[in-house]
Amino acid sequence: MAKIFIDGDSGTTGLEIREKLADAKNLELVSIAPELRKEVSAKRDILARVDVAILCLPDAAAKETVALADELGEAGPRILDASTAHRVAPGWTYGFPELAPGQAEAIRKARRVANPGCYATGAIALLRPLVDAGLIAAQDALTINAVSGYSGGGKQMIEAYEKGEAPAFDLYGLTLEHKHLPEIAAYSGLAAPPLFAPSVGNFRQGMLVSIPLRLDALSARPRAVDLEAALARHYAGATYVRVMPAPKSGRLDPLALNGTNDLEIFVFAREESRHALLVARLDNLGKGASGAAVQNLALMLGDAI
Ligand SMILES: NC(=O)C1=CN([C@@H]2O[C@H](COP(=O)(O)OP(=O)(O)OC[C@H]3O[C@@H](n4cnc5c(N)ncnc54)[C@H](OP(=O)(O)O)[C@@H]3O)[C@@H](O)[C@H]2O)C=CC1
Ligand SMILES: CC(=O)N[C@@H](CCC(=O)OP(=O)(O)O)C(=O)O
Repeated sequence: MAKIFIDGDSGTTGLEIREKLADAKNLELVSIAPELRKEVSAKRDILARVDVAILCLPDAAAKETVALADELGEAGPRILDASTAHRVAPGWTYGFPELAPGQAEAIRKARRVANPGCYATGAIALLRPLVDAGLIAAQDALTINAVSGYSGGGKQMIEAYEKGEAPAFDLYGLTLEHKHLPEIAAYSGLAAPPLFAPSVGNFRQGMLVSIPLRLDALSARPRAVDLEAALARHYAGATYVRVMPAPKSGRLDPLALNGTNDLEIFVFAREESRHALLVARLDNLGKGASGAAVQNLALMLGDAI
């Protein structure tokens, strides 16, 4: 029976993971009394007793918990961190099992796994197979656009939207240095970070990440059908990631995968103008957060849950 501690289990991501694991077999959720949840000594005690700690905390608090676990050495728990703190840190394995051959196996064995960011999940899912296939070159200059449900902003943003105090649509990250850019740069295969323009809409959850491509501006000058075929080949054996036919309506609903751990990929194309648009659709709280965390935990526990 694996013992699991969710640090931050009353936050948006932590609550969802707790709910998803409530009926899981072969594991016991160990929790801290709510009034002690930020007490270092209580945390140290619980870390010494569990097999895996899942961190659903702000970055600074996640680093503190990792430091406590490190003090315990080999007797300490394995860690799955949902925060941004360790996604490109040395010694950590990036928790996107579909990234490349061998990644799921690396997560199975890792003592430290960083769960990817929601936008990064969509962007890397679109880019990495195309870079690996030589259809997008590392030095090609790309732009990523995205829209997220407001739950991506955690408790504070949820409250602002639900009180009616937030805009219906918000283009943000306009300093052009969003916190997901380092992991996108590290794992997409691109030589430099792309330009990233995220936005948030007045819906709780759901996400679209899109990458417009002028095919003749890419070094390999690929055809859109080749992009689609390479993506389909890469994800042929994947359980949660699928390449879908582009809908004839020419529209996509960002909410369609809510409540799932699925990610769908679409390649919209107009060969006459040599234009293509890659789109990833996911639930920002699913494959973008808690769904991915449960998928990674299952790998870490040898598919025992
Ligand atoms: N929302 C999302 O879509 C995603 C979020 N993430 C990441 O997950 C992490 C959590 O985000 P999210 O769930 O949205 O955030 P929330 O703000 O909803 O929740 C954070 C939780 O952490 C608790 N907390 C803060 N400091 C400590 C501490 N020292 N010890 C124990 N608990 C603490 C907070 O409690 P209190 O409120 O009482 O301070 C709160 O319950 C972040 O790092 C975020 O980047 C990852 C993927 C997606
Ligand atoms: C709408 C919104 O604010 N989204 C968050 C990202 C949420 C997410 O998944 O990212 P982390 O896992 O890195 O927290 C943001 O842009 O900062």
